Amino acid sequence: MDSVGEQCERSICVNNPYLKSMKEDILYHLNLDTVNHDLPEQFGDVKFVCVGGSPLRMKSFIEYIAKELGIADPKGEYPNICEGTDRYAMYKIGPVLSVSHGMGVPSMSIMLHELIKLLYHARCTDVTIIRIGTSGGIGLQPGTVVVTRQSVDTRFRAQFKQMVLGKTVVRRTELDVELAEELLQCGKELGEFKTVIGKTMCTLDFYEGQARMDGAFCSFTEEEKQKYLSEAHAAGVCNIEMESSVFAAMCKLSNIRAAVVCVTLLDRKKGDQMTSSHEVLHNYQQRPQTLVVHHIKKKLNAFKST
Ligand SMILES: O=P(O)(O)O[C@@H]1C[C@H](O)[C@@H](CO)O1
Ligand SMILES: O=c1cc[nH]c(=O)[nH]1
Repeated sequence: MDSVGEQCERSICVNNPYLKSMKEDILYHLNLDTVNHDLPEQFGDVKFVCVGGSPLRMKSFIEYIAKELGIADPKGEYPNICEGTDRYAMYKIGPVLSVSHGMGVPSMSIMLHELIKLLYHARCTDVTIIRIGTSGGIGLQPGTVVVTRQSVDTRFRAQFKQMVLGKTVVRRTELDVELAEELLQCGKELGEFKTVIGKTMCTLDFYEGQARMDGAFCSFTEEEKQKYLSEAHAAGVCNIEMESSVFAAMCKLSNIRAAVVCVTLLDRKKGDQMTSSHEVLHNYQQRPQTLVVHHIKKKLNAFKST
């Protein structure tokens, strides 16, 4: 399953010389550690990690994929592995792990530090991580699924800026091209909804940061908003969300194949508020899950037949 070397396994890279000398590693926000948990035993078989903002979405995702893979728990029980903390929720079935990350870059970043260390301690190899989320589209029919080629900042640059010791460290935010194309192909095969590939803009805020005029504050005009969204569109931005940049940067640093698949809940050129019904929004939210489950099934079947 390695896209680089033919037979060689792709392992998780942590670039921290201090980790090896730690007697115990406490993954505080996941309520897991290396002394009281046998991480290789519990997680060593993980090949796919799906992440999304909401704990409920990630629970229903594990129920859905368990059913689709034919390995559903007869009692329908999927315990939250991170029980004991309400920061994140985590579920596992076979080779699939489902983890919530909350909203925004800091929340995603904390979860990813601990998840990457978890996969490293568990000695996982050939892992694929996919974010299944929601977003605002630009010039797309609501309900369109966007597979991200590149996450860009609010000035449309493929970079993520991390402050370290008060200095800015710039990290790249391209995603795995091959995986993105495979996911696009899955969308075509399903033929249930429109799937496109493009750039995703990652912001630090849902309101003014995404050129919304319906927050508690608004410091620009409708004309300025439309001009900015048109510039984003012209730069190849298909959708806007709040986690893809740090997700892309951290997965790249740890050598993990990664993708971002987000449905658009509305066309931001046409409005700011979520006016669709709960049923419609729920249906839209299901689409990245449908796409990703199709992909995982294909990969696991290909695996079996080799
Ligand atoms: O994964 P989700 O649907 O939470 O992602 C987007 C970006 C923000 O976290 C949130 C804003 O509504 O939705
Ligand atoms: O407009 C939207 C919708 C979902 N998530 C976002 O970040 N923005």
